[in-house]
Amino acid sequence: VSRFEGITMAPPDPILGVSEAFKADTNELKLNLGVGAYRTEDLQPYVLNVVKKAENLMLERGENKEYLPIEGLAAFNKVTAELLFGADNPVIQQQRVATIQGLSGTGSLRIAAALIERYFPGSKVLISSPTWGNHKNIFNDASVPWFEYRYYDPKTVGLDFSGMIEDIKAAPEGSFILLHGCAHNPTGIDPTPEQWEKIADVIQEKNHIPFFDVAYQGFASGSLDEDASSVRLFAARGMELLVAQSYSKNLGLYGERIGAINVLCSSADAATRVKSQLKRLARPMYSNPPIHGARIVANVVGIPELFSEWKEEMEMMAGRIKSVRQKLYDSLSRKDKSGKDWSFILKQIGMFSFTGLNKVKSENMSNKWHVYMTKDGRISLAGLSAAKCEYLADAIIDSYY
Ligand SMILES: Cc1ncc(COP(=O)(O)O)c(CN[C@@](C)(CC(=O)O)C(=O)O)c1O
Repeated sequence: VSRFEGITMAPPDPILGVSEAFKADTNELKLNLGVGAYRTEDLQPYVLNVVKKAENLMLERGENKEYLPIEGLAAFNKVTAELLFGADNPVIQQQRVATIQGLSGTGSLRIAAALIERYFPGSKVLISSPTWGNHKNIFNDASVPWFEYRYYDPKTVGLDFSGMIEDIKAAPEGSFILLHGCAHNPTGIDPTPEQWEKIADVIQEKNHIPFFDVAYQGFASGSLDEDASSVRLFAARGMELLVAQSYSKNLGLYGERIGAINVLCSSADAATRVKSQLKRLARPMYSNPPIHGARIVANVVGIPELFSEWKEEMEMMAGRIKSVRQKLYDSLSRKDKSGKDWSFILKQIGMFSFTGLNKVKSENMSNKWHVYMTKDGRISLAGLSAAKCEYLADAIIDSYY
């Protein structure tokens, strides 16, 4: 008797499945605005110059490929925590951050979820509505209960701040609050600095635990420090918190699977003990993380001229996305005679724009216009060239009404 016969077909992933549909489309007008992966003006994937330089260095050194320790490359773990909090942050000097290298952002979120499941049984994680499609999968598979806090307000195409605060306030004491450090996915709507202060207030009042997902540091505004300001604000208040990091977007290391989980504790001793338990969770899951990309990060950050060139390249990538955002807005405003206000597109930050196109309309985008996007109405501006903005504006207007 066959044991696998009974296994049913899984549905395509809401985000990565869009790329599969895009690849299957033979129309040369096709545009992939699904997965959040940076493309150049020629719509080609981009390997940063500093990555190539670091790899040449590494090749010359002829390093071996021995296992990394469970916690990953020490030099990487050092620089990733310093990039996040700032090298001169007291939490770094006081050694209160437990950092281990994770399998990019996803794997780091998953390790954090496993820590929550093991040490905070019954605690819930609050996630924004909407949020990155894979968050629910990660917590479901880690058997961590979650529920949503209001975030996106379709009426204002902005942040439902009062709803967010109300829901965080109403959550059981000691809940984990998952927050996008910058460049909220999928909405592109971030709280203002004043709103971050209020979010920190309510989290402190309720003894909740902030849990940041930082997948776009430096890629959203172009500045590593600016994009980390929400995390640093909470750290400066003396709060314990978790932060998952990813180098997929800001260093273009998508397929190298490089990230980290950081747990800011109240003492160095606690951080040591937390790190030991993070290792115990990682060992049976994947044993130890990939070495190549970790060395790239350690070299890029550790070598001053590479680090400053990286910052220039991040500003270039963020700048290109800002300019196509502007061009798309200009095309839409000029072409749409209905008088609709499209300025929400300019107010959004990072890789994505939340267009307000629903599932049916997004299907019209792909079926009729060969523009591929996620069904929740998100488009990745990273996949858009200035030359294609007119075409995209036509597609959006045709699908919107
Ligand atoms: C908020 C957020 N967290 C974590 C990740 C995980 O990225 P990593 O595992 O590659 O480090 C992504 C990537 N989200 C992408 C860019 C790709 C994806 O869905 O995996 C997206 O299109 O939303 C993300 O947007």
